[in-house]
Amino acid sequence: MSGGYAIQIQNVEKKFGEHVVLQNVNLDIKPGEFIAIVGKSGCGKSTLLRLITDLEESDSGSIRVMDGERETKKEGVKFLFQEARLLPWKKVWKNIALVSPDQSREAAVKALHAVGLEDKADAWPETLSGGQKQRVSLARALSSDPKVLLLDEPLGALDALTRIEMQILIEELWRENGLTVILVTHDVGEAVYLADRVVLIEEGGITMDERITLGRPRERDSDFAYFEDRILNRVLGRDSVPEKKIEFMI
Ligand SMILES: Nc1ncnc2c1ncn2[C@@H]1O[C@H](COP(=O)(O)OP(=O)(O)OP(=O)(O)O)[C@@H](O)[C@H]1O
Repeated sequence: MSGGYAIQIQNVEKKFGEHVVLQNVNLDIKPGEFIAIVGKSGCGKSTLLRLITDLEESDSGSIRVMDGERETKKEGVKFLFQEARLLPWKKVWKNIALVSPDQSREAAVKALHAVGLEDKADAWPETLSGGQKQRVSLARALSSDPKVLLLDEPLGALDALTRIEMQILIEELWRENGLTVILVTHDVGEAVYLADRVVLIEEGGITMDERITLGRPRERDSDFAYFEDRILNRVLGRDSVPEKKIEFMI
């Protein structure tokens, strides 16, 4: 990557029929950034990710991925969905080999090792837990050495403890692989915990772009409650933080 930006979104508008979902969206994302997108249900978060990988086409504006170096936006960009989307008739390692340029078992097992599941290479997807399926899906995404990872609520269906484990794993993989990550989540706490930057979408546009700057880089402790409250106040339209936090998910 020649260093300018991983993704540059300029004046993007997207309509479904008469319904304007996104308008005048501008966003520059630098290589290696971990950015979270939050906003109420239906505000257009998934649509924005889909536009980035050409799963949808914008009505106007432009989106350039990795300085426009790649022939298609999909190249070098991998998408992780809320559900793991594994093929049930293929063993775990074959699910990974499907998308990997080097389709060997060895390469698949290496990818599984990175998510702590090398012992499941010969398992059938149906025998895995929800968290394990998402790990396989993460291994599959990473096996083709992407530069950009788009995460569309990938942890939304997991129980609380598995979710925390996955958050830690995603952060490790991001750090080790020098990825650019865009995470869509309903969970403002998760956004602040994981991301360097949190973007809020409201009524079709970006209304908040908050850098999470703490004294100690990437060490998240109670300090991040400040950022979480700032973002939640905006989302919920309240002036000050209530003494007892009553709402967490949006
Ligand atoms: N293919 C489509 N055809 C028509 N309308 C669509 C289509 N895809 C999305 N929409 C509409 O666009 C709006 C934004 O959808 P999108 O899935 O991007 O929202 P979201 O913020 O990701 O929501 P959620 O948090 O609930 O997943 C919604 O009103 C949705 O109904």
